[in-house]
Amino acid sequence: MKVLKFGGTSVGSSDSILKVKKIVEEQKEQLVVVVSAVGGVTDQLIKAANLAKKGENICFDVLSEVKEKHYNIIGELFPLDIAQTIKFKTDQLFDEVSTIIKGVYMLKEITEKSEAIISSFGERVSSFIISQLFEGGKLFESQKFIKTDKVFGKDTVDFEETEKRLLEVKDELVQVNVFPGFIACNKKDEVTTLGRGGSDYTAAIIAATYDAEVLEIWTDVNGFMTADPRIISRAYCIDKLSYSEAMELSHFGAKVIYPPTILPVYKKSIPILIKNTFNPEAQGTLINDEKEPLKDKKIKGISSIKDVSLLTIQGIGMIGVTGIAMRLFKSMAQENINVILISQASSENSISIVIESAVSKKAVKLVEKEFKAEIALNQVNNISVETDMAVIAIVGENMKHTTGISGKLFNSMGRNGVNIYAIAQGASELNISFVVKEKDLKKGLNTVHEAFFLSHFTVLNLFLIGTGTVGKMLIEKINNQSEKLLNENKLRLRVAGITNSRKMMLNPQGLVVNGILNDLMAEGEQANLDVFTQRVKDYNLANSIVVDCTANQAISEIYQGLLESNISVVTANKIATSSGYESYQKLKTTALNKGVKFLFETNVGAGLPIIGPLNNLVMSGDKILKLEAVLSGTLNYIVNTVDENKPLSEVILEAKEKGFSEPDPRIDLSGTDVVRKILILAREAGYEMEQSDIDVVPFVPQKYMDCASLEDFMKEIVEYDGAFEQKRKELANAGKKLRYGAKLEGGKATVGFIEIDSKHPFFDLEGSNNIILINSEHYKEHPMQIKGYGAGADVTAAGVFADIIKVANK
Ligand SMILES: NC(=O)C1=CN([C@@H]2O[C@H](COP(=O)(O)OP(=O)(O)OC[C@H]3O[C@@H](n4cnc5c(N)ncnc54)[C@H](OP(=O)(O)O)[C@@H]3O)[C@@H](O)[C@H]2O)C=CC1
Ligand SMILES: N[C@@H](CC=O)C(=O)O
Repeated sequence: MKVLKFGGTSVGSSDSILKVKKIVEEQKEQLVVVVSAVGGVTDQLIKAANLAKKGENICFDVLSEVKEKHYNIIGELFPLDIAQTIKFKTDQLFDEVSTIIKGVYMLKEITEKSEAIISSFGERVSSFIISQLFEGGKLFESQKFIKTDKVFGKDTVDFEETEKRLLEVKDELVQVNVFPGFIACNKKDEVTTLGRGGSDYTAAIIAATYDAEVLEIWTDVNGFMTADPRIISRAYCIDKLSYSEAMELSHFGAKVIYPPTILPVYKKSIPILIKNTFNPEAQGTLINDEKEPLKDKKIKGISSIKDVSLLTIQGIGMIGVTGIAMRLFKSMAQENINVILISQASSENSISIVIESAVSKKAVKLVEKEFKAEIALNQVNNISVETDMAVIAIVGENMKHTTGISGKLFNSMGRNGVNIYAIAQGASELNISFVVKEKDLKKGLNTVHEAFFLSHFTVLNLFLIGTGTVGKMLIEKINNQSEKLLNENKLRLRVAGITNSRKMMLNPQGLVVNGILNDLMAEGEQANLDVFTQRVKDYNLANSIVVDCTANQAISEIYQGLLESNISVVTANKIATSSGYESYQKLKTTALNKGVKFLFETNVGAGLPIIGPLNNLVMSGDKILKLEAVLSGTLNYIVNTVDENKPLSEVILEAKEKGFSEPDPRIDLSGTDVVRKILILAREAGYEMEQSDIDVVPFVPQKYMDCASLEDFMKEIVEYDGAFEQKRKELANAGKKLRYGAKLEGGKATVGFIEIDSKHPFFDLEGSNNIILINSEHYKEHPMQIKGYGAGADVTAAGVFADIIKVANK
């Protein structure tokens, strides 16, 4: 035999009831079908009862709505003649409840008995209607079999009597036997109810009594999910759980079953199968007591509860005093306040409990009252309550005796800036629960889910600033590489925001990358850096990365706040790293302390790996003695391209068009770009330096730099074409070349021209290439040499892309 229970949504309309019919008719085994009331009906009945109690005659309208709802369902399910007969019988049931509601209305008073009759009425009607669907089906009135007794003022199932009565009719069972859920009767044969999760309970009691092979709970979800799918879009259905795991997950918010109701089947080891009425093909979740191999998933699911508060009682006078915890919990119990989580450090200096926020004020008053004497004596000095909190719990039997689970859990929280207020783990090691701010719940859940369920798959949430030469190429790379990254590196790049100086567009669910620039300009809102930054922070997404592909000062000023909010920064913009040493150092320290990344490899040499190898040398204990380099793609392109037919002014424009120069090429031609680069390298090599410490000879005379605009500059610089060509020719005649170099030696940096002959390692440096020679303690005689393309949209975007990927390497 199988017991199938269908919940309110499964019997919520004629369409869904037809699905139930199909599911039932497809079964070969003998069945007990337990049904809830039609979705929403129990609430309506309780509403009608409450209105009647207040003497409000709209209670009868509410009852009429309920009747109408059932009439519609009957009309849609059955042919006219049969429908008439069913309606007639249903009318009799409605007359019964209508009489009771009238009585309540007249007396403006409701008894426990009438309340039970009214609230369980929905199951009586739904079970009657559904029993008529099956040929030869039989309706059993649960109240005749499920017996309750008052235990401490609460209707509690009398298992002995219930079992006896159910077994008495076992031989009368047919193929399809319908029982209303939730409803029961006491010793005086007065109607009672089984409380929350009542229909599950009815089904579990019947399954246990008849030793059913399985209890199937048919609901509107595919089963237990790894996390709440409304919060974690990538949550998936768990195929197997142990009873304890299912109970833990349910306890912590997964509303698939109500834990106490499964006890009868748990005791008899009857498996429970959670199935979806609206997607019966889905495998569902099987709950039984089979142990899963230890190597299998340690964590089965993540649950969460929100709208809770953290109450903490603290005082030196609590240390070593017995009875403090007992008094705290007693004070909560007195007012039926449910304690969701308890945490106490071994110092005994404080105890924290989590309770529903709705009762937090009351709870504080109760604790203050209980510890009045201790407060007066300063033995208890603080009773605090943190509201807007949430509890996250990870659940899994195989966590037991497995090291590293909590390490991984809390490490992932820390890296994403999720502060943990309290932790609880029972000795059963089945559940680790911790308290976070409710605003961090989504991020926390995402982070845990990623860490334990999708560790083969990391999502990086990107916020792109700048859609110019480099930014545009980066978007192209993201678009082209995404699939490969997902398949080969298990990395998903999600662009959650994009802005340039004109428009911005954000969506925490991710934007469509293909055509994103057109969408930005067509549908984006007006750009506003403050709003953009605030939204990035407010979304609070795990693995958030802001990528700066601008040359803008204001953007560089948002990095500190972002890093402080646990958001990584990847930047091609050199302003932050080459501004004041203190702020540069602060950015790096903040990133380190917050466990996020601040990466700027493209600041020197574009796509060439220079900062990374330099860092590696320094970290390995090497000392950088000397750096000699050509660090400007633009200026190297100019010295390599200018000749008698191609004047300087023309080549400057060409370098800009080729994407080598800064947005304003004067930054290159003044030497500033190279100054910034050698400064960054000097700092990364361990020297505390400022831009003003660097001697610089500009690439073109200073007077041109003083032009009011770039346009003026381009006009004026033409007059310098001749002198520049003259110098180049003289050097060429002497077998020499001009390079614009940078040098760091003995803590002193210089930037300017160097004239070199063919023996010099920079002599053959072609096009826009860069070169750097690193002399260190380990590379003394033969310097480390890094050489290659030093500018250009493609290589720079590739460098930025590589930095983004590095963020995933934790
Ligand atoms: N080219 C290269 O070889 C290399 C470049 N870099 C660096 O890359 C950075 C970008 O260079 P490049 O792509 O050539 O520059 P572009 O001038 O082509 O693009 C700059 C982008 O920044 C946007 N922008 C400017 N101000 C703001 C603001 N306040 N808010 C939002 N967006 C803003 C611009 O918006 P809008 O489109 O509206 O104007 C534009 O999209 C520079 O810092 C450069 O030094 C680093 C290494 C090599
Ligand atoms: N303008 C720079 C680009 C990279 O930083 C250069 O020309 O090297």
